[in-house]
Amino acid sequence: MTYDINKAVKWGIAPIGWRNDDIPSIGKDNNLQQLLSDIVVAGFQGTEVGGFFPDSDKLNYELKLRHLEIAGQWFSSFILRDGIEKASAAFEKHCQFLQAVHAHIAVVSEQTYTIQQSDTKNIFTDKAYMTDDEWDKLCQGLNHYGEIAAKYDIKVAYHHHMGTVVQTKEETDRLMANTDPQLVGLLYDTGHIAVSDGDYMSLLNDHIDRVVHVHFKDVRKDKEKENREKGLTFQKSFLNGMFTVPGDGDLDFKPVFQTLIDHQYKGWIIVEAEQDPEKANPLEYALKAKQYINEELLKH
Ligand SMILES: O=C1C[C@@H](O)[C@H](O)[C@@H](O)C1=O
Ligand SMILES: [Co+2]
Repeated sequence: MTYDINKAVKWGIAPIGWRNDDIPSIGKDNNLQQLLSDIVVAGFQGTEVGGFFPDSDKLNYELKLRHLEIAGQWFSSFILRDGIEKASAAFEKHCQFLQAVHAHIAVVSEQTYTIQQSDTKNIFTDKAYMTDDEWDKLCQGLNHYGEIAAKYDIKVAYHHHMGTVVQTKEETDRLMANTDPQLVGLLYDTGHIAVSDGDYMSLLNDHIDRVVHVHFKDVRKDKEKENREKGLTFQKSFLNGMFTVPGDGDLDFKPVFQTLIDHQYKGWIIVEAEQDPEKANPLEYALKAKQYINEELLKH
């Protein structure tokens, strides 16, 4: 069968430019209706679930009015802190909500030891590392998540993330090597791997067959450098403008997109650019992202 990009790839934008789950005070005046209508105006097909979203019935109602879909939702996993059984019970509830909103991707990030919400830790130097036993436990727990998710027609998309125990390419390689490809997929986030390792193509090239979900996050290199020199936290880094929408920063999305389509990627690509909505009008940036996608990625 020939690969039809317009059928294979769905484009979404995350609520994170409007409201940020890590800092609930910012953008608090942007409500669900406003967010979803902005997403339609900007020409996207869907979004991910934000922490301020309502129950599934209310959400489905608002989505249907606008012909929008939910791609998936972030899950803060605590396999190391809580053990596999307790963490899996919380994950199963998460899958039930995803099923109720017709979504097929669970974005999983192990949050035990994370410094991403810390007010003091330097995001560039202070992350934690796992012991060999913790690695085994995490991988075993993630495989179990994969079995649970499959019952709900959902895929586990593991999110490598700054400040967490799975941040670097080396750590993501180890996670991929020690989890079952049938049960655990990879969420490839351009911004997180670029800030972590600089090189953002190797992770994609090495694990393209595991990629089940994609976040397009651009990086302003001058801001990254400034934040690194100041030793800022994760939150201060993005409030200082480290991330932006694709096409507005310094990453080249053309080889990323080409690699995805060369491998016939099928699934969502979500624009995800946390910024301070007071400084970066969310609709303006959503429109900017879509224009870049249409003119620079889809036309070539
Ligand atoms: O996928 C993501 C979800 C957010 O909560 C997170 O902090 C952000 O950086 C991200 O990539
Ligand atoms: Co992301």
